[in-house]
Amino acid sequence: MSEAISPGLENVNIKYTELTYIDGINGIMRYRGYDVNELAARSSFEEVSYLMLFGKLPNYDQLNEFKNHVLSNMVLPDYVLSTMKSLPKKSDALAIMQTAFSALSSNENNYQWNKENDKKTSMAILGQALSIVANTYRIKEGLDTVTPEAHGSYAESFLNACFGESDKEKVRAMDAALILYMDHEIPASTTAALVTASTLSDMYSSITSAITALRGPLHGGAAESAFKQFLEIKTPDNVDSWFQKNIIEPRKRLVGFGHRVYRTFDPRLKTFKEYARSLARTQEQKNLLEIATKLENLGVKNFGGKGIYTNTDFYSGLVFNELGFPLYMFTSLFGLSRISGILAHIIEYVETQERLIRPRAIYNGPGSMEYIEIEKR
Ligand SMILES: CC(=O)SCCNC(=O)CCNC(=O)[C@H](O)C(C)(C)COP(=O)(O)OP(=O)(O)OC[C@H]1O[C@@H](n2cnc3c(N)ncnc32)[C@H](O)[C@@H]1OP(=O)(O)O
Ligand SMILES: O=C([O-])CC(=O)C(=O)O
Repeated sequence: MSEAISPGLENVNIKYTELTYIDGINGIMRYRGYDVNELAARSSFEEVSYLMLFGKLPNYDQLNEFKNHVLSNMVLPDYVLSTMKSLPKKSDALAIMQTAFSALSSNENNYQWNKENDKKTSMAILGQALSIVANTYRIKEGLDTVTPEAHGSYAESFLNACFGESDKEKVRAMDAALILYMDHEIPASTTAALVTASTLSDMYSSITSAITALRGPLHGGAAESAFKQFLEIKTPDNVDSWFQKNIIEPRKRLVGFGHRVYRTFDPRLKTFKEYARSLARTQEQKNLLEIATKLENLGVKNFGGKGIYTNTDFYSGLVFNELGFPLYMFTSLFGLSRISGILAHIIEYVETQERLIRPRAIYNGPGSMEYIEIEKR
């Protein structure tokens, strides 16, 4: 009898965590005990990042000190900006982000993991990430690169660095999106970072690993693919026929549906849906929202019985679009949000239970083979 493997590492636990709790049956998700939608409604990205990195919500002094440190780190070295700019204009936005982090890792020789260094480096990475993602947008749009200025909040500084301005409701929505996507226990991207950190490599390399894994359409790239479905459908009247022809008949997957952990609606949807509705200002945005709502109902009707429900990426793209971002930026926005969570996980892992992550594979190839010289093959 063959030994058991766990394809996709399903149900394999590789760490303890005090960070994110997910109840996939009842659709509950909390950061250090706080409901994620309540945090998205009442808190800010910097407060929740502090919570994840340092264990509790900050008071005013702690928050201001943290925010000042983070936002004072938005200056990117010239070689990073010029590396980003040197990539072909049509480069994938996430590839630009991963290249920028990889370039920053060139400064890290023999990184020493300890509380002091980890704290300092995390705050630097959060500031640099803002600048990297904002400048990715600017480079792709053919705009000059900038050193972002510190405005009221992380979200506001980011939107201003991209667009030169922002309104209050959009800042609030950006903040909520950054919080909702901040962490999700250990999905593929965070696991990739953990594997790298478990070798005691540096934080920048760990973040680079995570970003490369985030890119795929089964994970972070799904918001973009979900939105493309809405664009392809064009009008709400086409939803039924599109669904039949593109999903049911070819037995294809509906993007923005299904999840490794949830067997019900992804709890983060609640806030994303609210913003998708309140920010839909143009006819085009309202049309896309109507398409999404109709498609979601069909998806639930057809797949809900199998425990396949809407995931957060189904609606987040609508919000990103309403904030003014082009499709190609969606995965990078997810990546920007996720940095704090990844940092918190790798620090938690290295500080509390460091062990090299090295699973096994069960060999099922041929037995001992006799070598054949090339002329005789
Ligand atoms: C933020 C995020 O990363 S959320 C995830 C975003 N990704 C997507 O939306 C892409 C579409 N979804 C999927 O491909 C999957 O649901 C994943 C990759 C997210 C999770 O996949 P897994 O846990 O590995 O589930 P798996 O691939 O084994 O599928 C189990 C069953 O559900 C079906 N299924 C899973 N997702 C979908 C879907 N979106 N549409 C239709 N059927 C689906 C599979 O066909 C399979 O059916 P079967 O048992 O009859 O063969
Ligand atoms: O948990 C997962 O596998 C994917 C996900 O929803 C996330 O990373 O936010």
